[in-house]
Amino acid sequence: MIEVRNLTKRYGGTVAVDRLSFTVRPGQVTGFLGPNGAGKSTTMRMMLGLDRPAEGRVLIDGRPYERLTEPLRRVGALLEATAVHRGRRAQDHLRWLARSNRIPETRVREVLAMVGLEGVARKRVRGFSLGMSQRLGIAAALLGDPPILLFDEPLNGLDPEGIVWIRNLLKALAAEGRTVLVSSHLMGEMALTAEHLVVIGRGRLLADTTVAEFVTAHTRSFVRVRTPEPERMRNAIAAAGITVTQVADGTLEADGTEPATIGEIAAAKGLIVHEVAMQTASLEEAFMRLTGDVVDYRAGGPQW
Ligand SMILES: Nc1ncnc2c1ncn2[C@@H]1O[C@H](COP(=O)(O)OP(=O)(O)OP(=O)(O)O)[C@@H](O)[C@H]1O
Repeated sequence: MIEVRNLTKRYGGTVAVDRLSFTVRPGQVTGFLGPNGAGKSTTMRMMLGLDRPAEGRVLIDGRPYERLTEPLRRVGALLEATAVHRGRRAQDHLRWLARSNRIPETRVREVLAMVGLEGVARKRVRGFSLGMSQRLGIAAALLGDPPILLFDEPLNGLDPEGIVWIRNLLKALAAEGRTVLVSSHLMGEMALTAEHLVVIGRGRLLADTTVAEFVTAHTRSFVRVRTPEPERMRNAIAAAGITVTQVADGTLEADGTEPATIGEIAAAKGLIVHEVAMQTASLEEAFMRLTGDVVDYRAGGPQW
């Protein structure tokens, strides 16, 4: 478990993290979301004792990171995938990390195999692609078999196969009962991977909820009905006390109901239906709606 309590960090006049409090629980993947510059990386660095908070604190299973003995066995982290000595061989980098935390050397081979890098174990990191560096960073995070894992943008540079691999890996780690916190801007992936979300904007907490509740709370979902008899259908749905609007010729939108209810209303009135479908919004739409006011960096010029 990771407990963030009243965490604040300032860089000169910039408040990067602003009285932030939330708890990351084990057994599920928690997505850590926020627009560019929201304070995600800064928060993760403070979790790992790499940055000192101005106020507040982070507890890792009840203790500050600095007080953990053999911290790689408690928390594994992927922060900057490229933060590895470029001249080192992949396996030497991991051996060095393992030694510092009394992790047996056999584990190095294991984690290299887990991330698919066993074939390049003796290659120098300098020649690695971004995706390979990312995999090496993940191997380092897994080295101590830790119960808590932090991943900052782990999908950067990964090909589609790598993205699916990460998705399954994160879910598997959480299913084993680990605490998994992952930041990403790829909302489609987060929707598939995370169960819980912590969303921040300008350093402040905007949401701490399940993915499903987050999408429901910040978007509209409705039943779309296509029929050659829109007038009669609309009257029938409205008569059942359901709010319904006609959006185009033959297309209606009914709020706060389900396709089965609409189907039953249509059948009772003998109305023809061409389509009855639940329309739910995406995590991306919910995220954009919630964070629209706290985006610091937005492209100018024409809207693409
Ligand atoms: N070392 C630093 N010195 C000065 N300002 C910093 C430093 N690190 C971060 N900041 C500032 O703190 C704020 C939060 O940055 P941070 O990198 O934590 O955001 P983020 O949510 O991780 O962003 P992104 O999604 O773009 O990676 C930003 O305004 C950033 O400019």
